[in-house]
Amino acid sequence: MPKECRRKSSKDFGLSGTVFTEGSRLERRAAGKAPQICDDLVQRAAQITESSSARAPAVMDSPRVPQVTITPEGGGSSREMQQEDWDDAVDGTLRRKLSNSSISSTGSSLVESEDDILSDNESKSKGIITLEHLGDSGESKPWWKLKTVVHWPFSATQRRKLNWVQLAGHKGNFKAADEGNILKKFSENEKQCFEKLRDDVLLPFVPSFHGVVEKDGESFLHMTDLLSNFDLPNVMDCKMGVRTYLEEELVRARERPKQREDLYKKMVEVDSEGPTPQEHSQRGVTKPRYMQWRESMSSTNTLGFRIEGIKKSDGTCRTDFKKTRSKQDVVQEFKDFVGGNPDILKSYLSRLKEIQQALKTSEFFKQHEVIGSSLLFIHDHKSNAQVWIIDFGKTTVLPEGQTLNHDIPWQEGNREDGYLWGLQKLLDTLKSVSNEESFSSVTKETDCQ
Ligand SMILES: Nc1ncnc2c1ncn2[C@@H]1O[C@H](COP(=O)(O)OP(=O)(O)OP(=O)(O)O)[C@@H](O)[C@H]1O
Ligand SMILES: O=P(O)(O)O[C@@H]1[C@H](O)[C@H](O)[C@@H](OP(=O)(O)O)[C@H](OP(=O)(O)O)[C@H]1O
Repeated sequence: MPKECRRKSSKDFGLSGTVFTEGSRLERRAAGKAPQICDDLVQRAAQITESSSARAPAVMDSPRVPQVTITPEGGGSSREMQQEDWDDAVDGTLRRKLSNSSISSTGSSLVESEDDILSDNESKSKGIITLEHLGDSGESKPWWKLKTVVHWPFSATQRRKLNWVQLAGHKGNFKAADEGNILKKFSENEKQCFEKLRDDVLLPFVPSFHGVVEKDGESFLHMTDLLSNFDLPNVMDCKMGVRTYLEEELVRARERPKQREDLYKKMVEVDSEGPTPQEHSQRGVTKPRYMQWRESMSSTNTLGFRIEGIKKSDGTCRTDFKKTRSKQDVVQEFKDFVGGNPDILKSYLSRLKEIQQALKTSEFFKQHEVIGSSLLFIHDHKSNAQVWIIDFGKTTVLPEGQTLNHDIPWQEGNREDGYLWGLQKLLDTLKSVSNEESFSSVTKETDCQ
């Protein structure tokens, strides 16, 4: 989600943190975007580093996800997810462990968020929606302009109301555009990503970007509607990575802790025992605390991706995957999604392998922390099947010269996102679906419409 749309700016906040395990990270961050708090960080980091045992570079096969304690005083400590937690995560007791652990989250955004005053239902848009055009006045004169090309003569006959599927993200973020395209609320960050992707090997896997358009002072990213060539598409959104929030969000939470009632309510809705007693009494949780809880409840921490939503060709739409965590459950959802069609599964597998290959050679990918990005799976009854990389609202460039592996554990400060690790798990999941004996005997999917 482009924060710039909803918040004043997330770019105004520098990367910082309290947990450092290597001097080089510390230097890098000290030289980074938040010089005003560097001295403090250096001191705190030194204390923490002294007291913590050295952490050897690890591979993602023994997953360790640091769980970060945020206190109103601005102090912080981290607790890494251990093998026993990992096992627990799989058998379902991680939530209890986390609740009992030192995680107390008490901080969030520095600035007031528009969403803070909206209920979940008001702020989220998940499912089948009708996309409206901007300022659809019926006049034939141009109603928007491309910043670079000046005027776009978008005639009334080209305007259409679009029945569309938005499986994640915030309400009102998308508008209908000309045939085959959509508009997404402007994010400087996402725009820059799209521009850089023009010269990258990932280009064939992201929606085509046609520039920025403006209307009444509001800007939008004009891009290809990935659903437009499909007939009654089945769509699945999988959010990638082992972490779904930016390191800077942790920093914000420490600097100006903000208890959010909307997030508390969302947590209670899924699990009344989710919040700690303190969180219950204040009826609020911080954003990172909520995001970490979401990650641990779903398959984000354990598989490096999670299902956000599924819309099927029969018109049904589900976004109730907050507790879909085990590989078995995820396999079942995929199995149901592809409807027993081996051709679709094969196409998905081959496209995912292409994406994996491209990611491994992509300069863009090396140089960016990819947070909150999704893979969008789309297929229809004609066995057309595609996978696309979407949502670069929280994909942030690293300092010059720094690169990421994307498949080693995250420790605060290293900015690793676990994207490639998750992608491998996603591939394994799909392979499991195709290997299941029952699957091969299922006949081709028949859509319900
Ligand atoms: N180019 C596209 N073509 C078709 N559908 C799209 C496209 N981009 C996004 N969507 C749909 O909109 C949903 C939300 O997209 P996206 O993740 O980009 O929005 P967001 O508001 O940034 O989300 P979040 O707040 O979760 O980061 C996706 O799940 C998908 O259903
Ligand atoms: O999926 P849920 O449970 O509804 O939770 C939301 C989801 O994690 C979004 O990714 C996040 O937006 P960002 O990715 O843009 O941070 C949003 O934060 P927000 O409420 O601050 O917008 C969360 O509320």
